Amino acid sequence: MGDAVALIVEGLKKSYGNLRVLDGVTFSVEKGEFVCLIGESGCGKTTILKIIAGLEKPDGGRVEFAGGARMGFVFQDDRLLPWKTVYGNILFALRASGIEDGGVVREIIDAVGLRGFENYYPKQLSGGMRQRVGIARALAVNPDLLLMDEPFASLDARTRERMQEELLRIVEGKTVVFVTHSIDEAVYLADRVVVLSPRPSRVLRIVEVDIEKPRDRNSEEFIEKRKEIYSALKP
Ligand SMILES: Nc1ncnc2c1ncn2[C@@H]1O[C@H](COP(=O)(O)OP(=O)(O)OP(=O)(O)O)[C@@H](O)[C@H]1O
Repeated sequence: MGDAVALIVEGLKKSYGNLRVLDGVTFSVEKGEFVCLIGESGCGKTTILKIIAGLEKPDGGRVEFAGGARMGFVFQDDRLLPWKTVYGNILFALRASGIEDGGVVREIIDAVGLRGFENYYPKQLSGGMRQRVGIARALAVNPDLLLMDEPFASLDARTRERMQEELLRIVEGKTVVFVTHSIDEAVYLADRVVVLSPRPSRVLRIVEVDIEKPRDRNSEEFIEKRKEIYSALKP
């Protein structure tokens, strides 16, 4: 594995009973790279993330990490502890990795723009704010790899765009694998987009998004890239 490579996913196969989900999925991620996985609902995107995270075992293929393999996971639903405050939820995640430092919690709260909301409970927060806590919690372990499973799927369009902008700022320089079925979201966020076929899924194409960030969704190059991914999804 070269120095620049953070993660190799090779020939993943997975079935649930008779349902073939992954049919030899191969891609790699470089250190500091933001990679989006895109494919239609049910094609196995979450399954790929779970296998990378070690939460599921593949039937075939392998996953290899360079150096550290500390992972942060951000889920589609926020999965916060309802009886803990913003501060408490993040401290809880930190403790799980052996760190007990209120200063670190406050730094992370600042990074995700939640200063002033430390003592709020999840039910007192908007959907976007809850997802920020989810991101903060994942960052608390200082992950080498951040795995994100459609974290903004339930947000309204404008909040979603704002969270995408902020996410890029928050995770700058980190290695990220981000699952989405929004072409627009993938083109906005990704350095490279892994386009998956319908189930049983394999990689149809890997599209490089060589547009400088922050990106203008109305620019010609952005619209071109969207078309390219759209046609890759519908071969
Ligand atoms: N534990 C499980 N047992 C049985 N079937 C499962 C299990 N987990 C996932 N599946 C099936 O595997 C397929 C792929 O699921 P997965 O959640 O990975 O898809 P996805 O691409 O993430 O979908 P979506 O975009 O809708 O979230 C689906 O048909 C799902 O029903």
